[in-house]
Amino acid sequence: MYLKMHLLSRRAYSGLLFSQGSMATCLRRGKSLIKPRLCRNISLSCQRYTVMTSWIIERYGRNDVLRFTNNMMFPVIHFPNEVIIKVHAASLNPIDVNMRNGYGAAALNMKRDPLKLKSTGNEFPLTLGRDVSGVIMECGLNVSYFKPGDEVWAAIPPWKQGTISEFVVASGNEISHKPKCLSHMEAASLPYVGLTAWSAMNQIGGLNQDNCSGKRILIFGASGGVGTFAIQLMKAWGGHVTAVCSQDASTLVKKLGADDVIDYKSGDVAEQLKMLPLFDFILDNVGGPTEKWSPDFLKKWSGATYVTLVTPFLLNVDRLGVADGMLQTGVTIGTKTVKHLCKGIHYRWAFFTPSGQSLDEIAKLVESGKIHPVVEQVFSFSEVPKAFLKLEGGRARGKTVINVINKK
Ligand SMILES: NC(=O)C1=CN([C@@H]2O[C@H](COP(=O)(O)OP(=O)(O)OC[C@H]3O[C@@H](n4cnc5c(N)ncnc54)[C@H](OP(=O)(O)O)[C@@H]3O)[C@@H](O)[C@H]2O)C=CC1
Repeated sequence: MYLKMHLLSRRAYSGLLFSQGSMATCLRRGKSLIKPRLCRNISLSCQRYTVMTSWIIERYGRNDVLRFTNNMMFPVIHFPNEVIIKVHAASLNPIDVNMRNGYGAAALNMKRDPLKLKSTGNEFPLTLGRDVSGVIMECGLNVSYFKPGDEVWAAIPPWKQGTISEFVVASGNEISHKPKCLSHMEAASLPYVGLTAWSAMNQIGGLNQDNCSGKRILIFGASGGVGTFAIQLMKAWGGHVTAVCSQDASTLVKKLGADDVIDYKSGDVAEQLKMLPLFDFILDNVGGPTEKWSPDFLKKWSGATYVTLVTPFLLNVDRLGVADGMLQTGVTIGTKTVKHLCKGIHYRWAFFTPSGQSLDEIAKLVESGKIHPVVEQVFSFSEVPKAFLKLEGGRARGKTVINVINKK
């Protein structure tokens, strides 16, 4: 009813015929037809806060750079399409460990607030953590699709302040209503890996629920955060999934729906794959040597696609600077694409893409029981450094979650 009223009033205002979906998108993105005001008063719910608790870094390095503070500045809504979320749970991804080490700093600084960078001379203090499940405290003036008190989930892009914090700011187009069937701890395990798999398989790979039935999908790194989500997504869309993982993860990936499992530690994976028919799609969450030989297991000249998540883009910019790094990246992707095209297959890179709309689609799959969260371990807020160490140790079996609401 709430949404419908808004839709009707906005429709009448614009005089244009929008579909419900596109209108909802429009509202999400803050493309309001009503003249936007750029700032708003903070409501009573947020008024009592000036500082908050957070885990921050003030320099890059190993785990001892992580610092707990009670004095992090309370976040402010800068744009009318933003919301402030009270974080109940966050989760960690390999990018958090990498960012702690300084990975991607040059490229990410290009996207960070130039005024803040200028005033402090650097990007610190930085809060890590990309996933959030929590409750909206405050909405910018152009946010009509959400209201204070809504339970939402999101993955915040890495150039913004992260979620291992009491509160976080997100754009309206980055958030989505949390599936009611999930607790905050469960919900926080899905957005970043879900949106990454969605970007790789749907937006880049072109797979969807209408064309996936019977397609043969090969997933490397199937036991990790992205892999456990990707298996379930492909099964939900009717694909046939071959999962490559360690032997001890075999039960987990089978339970998630994998049809065939290949243990990469017990012998040559290529030899094992030769026993199986060729594939229509490969999702490579491992990279390195796998990229060299695995595309040979795709069907030729049939639109089959290899998509990797392990790309040198941010490293190139860190190493070579913005201009040369981007040039080098362009040359690399161009050369590889052409080389593979000559062999009759598509070669692509994929990146995490923040999107509330895609999260809405993922929420539907969760609500219908087709996708389940895979939470390996939950750490309390005081145990954040331990959680980072766990992630650094590798061997993920799903996701590492931080209980932010319980400050013990
Ligand atoms: N481009 C982008 O925007 C994004 C890139 N990524 C990248 O994608 C990769 C996967 O991310 P994520 O799933 O979150 O990472 P995780 O750490 O959650 O999972 C990685 C998994 O791969 C397994 N693994 C390691 N080596 C191999 C191998 N040779 N063959 C098969 N499985 C292997 C690990 O288990 P075990 O070692 O026990 O086998 C682990 O389960 C990471 O490199 C990450 O940086 C992720 C998100 C976004």
